[in-house]
Amino acid sequence: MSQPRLLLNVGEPAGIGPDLCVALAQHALPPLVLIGDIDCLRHRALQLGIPVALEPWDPDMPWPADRHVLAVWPVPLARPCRAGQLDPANAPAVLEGLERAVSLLQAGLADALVTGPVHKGVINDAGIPFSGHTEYLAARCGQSEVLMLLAGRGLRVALATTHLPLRDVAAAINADALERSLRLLQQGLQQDFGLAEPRIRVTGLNPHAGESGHLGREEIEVIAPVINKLQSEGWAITGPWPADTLFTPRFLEDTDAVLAMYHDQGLPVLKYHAFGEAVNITLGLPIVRTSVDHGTALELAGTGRAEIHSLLHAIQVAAEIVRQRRLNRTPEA
Ligand SMILES: NC(=O)C1=CN([C@@H]2O[C@H](COP(=O)(O)OP(=O)(O)OC[C@H]3O[C@@H](n4cnc5c(N)ncnc54)[C@H](O)[C@@H]3O)[C@@H](O)[C@H]2O)C=CC1
Ligand SMILES: NCC(=O)COP(=O)(O)O
Repeated sequence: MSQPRLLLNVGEPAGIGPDLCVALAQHALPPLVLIGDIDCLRHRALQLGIPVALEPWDPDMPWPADRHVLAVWPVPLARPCRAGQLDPANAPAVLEGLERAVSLLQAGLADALVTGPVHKGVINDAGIPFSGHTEYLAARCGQSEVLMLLAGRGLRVALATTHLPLRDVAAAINADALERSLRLLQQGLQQDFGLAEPRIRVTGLNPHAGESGHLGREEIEVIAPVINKLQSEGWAITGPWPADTLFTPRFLEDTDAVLAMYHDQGLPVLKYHAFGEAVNITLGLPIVRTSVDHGTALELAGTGRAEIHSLLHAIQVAAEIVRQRRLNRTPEA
């Protein structure tokens, strides 16, 4: 089976994305293609004292084969980048990198996209509405529903809602959306992680999962009926559990994935458990996309103190998912 062809969008140029990308040269990885500004990458490598050969690549060339050279599909920045200093003028280039990656994946000329961190605020400051890769890629791929899943050190946490102000979360939790999220989770765990009958636990929305309706009724009116329906289809799914109970070792030891209701219900636990080693995976896209578990860490850019493990895992998981999907497609003998 041929090596998965991976694209890596460098992300926000003022952040640690370029630092981590040039540091990849020091790791034994299958050849991949970086998408970003080649001068920015060269400058950051010099700043960090990392000896790396960076060579321009474009889709008319053969897939790179030399793991000692980093191939870069150049997307020039509008203005020279300085580590740690955001510049809205450079935001369009970050999205241009994503755009090119998706086009190449859709044309079947690459197998997976790994994304470096972007700075959501500076993209918005540039006048471009953007709440996250997850929503951007869903829209770009014409998917109305996708699911954010973060996985690290044996814990997998998916989110029923993603980048939403807290005041809007309760209204966004409805039975149809929840059922679709759970079906994406089940399908992703089966197809991409090879778990035939994944054991899923679902959190409640309110403290103590609503305390029998005294602290909110979403559990009774929305979440439990969806879980009951899926149980009746034979799923290994339980809930709604109080989130502070569910995220304890005894409950997690027989759980393959948790569906949390919102970003800061699920991700602080995941990050406390595995920050720096976890991977963000978008389920429900027609393309494979993984990402780091961290943001742009502007204060670390150009210092040499950015940890690379999450990016290495994101690359590894992307390659594993590509292989798993190829196996799924292989007809049985
Ligand atoms: N996948 C993505 O594109 C993501 C982007 N972001 C964006 O990043 C920006 C900054 O977000 P923050 O909340 O400050 O989170 P952050 O992850 O950038 O930083 C949080 C803390 O972790 C440290 N840190 C982060 N990555 C590290 C690494 N690789 N090695 C060592 N230390 C590291 C930082 O120095 C900081 O102390 C925001 O605009 C946010 O939207 C945040 C998460 C994911
Ligand atoms: N906290 C994770 C996160 O916000 C990542 O978002 P996305 O850019 O992958 O959609």
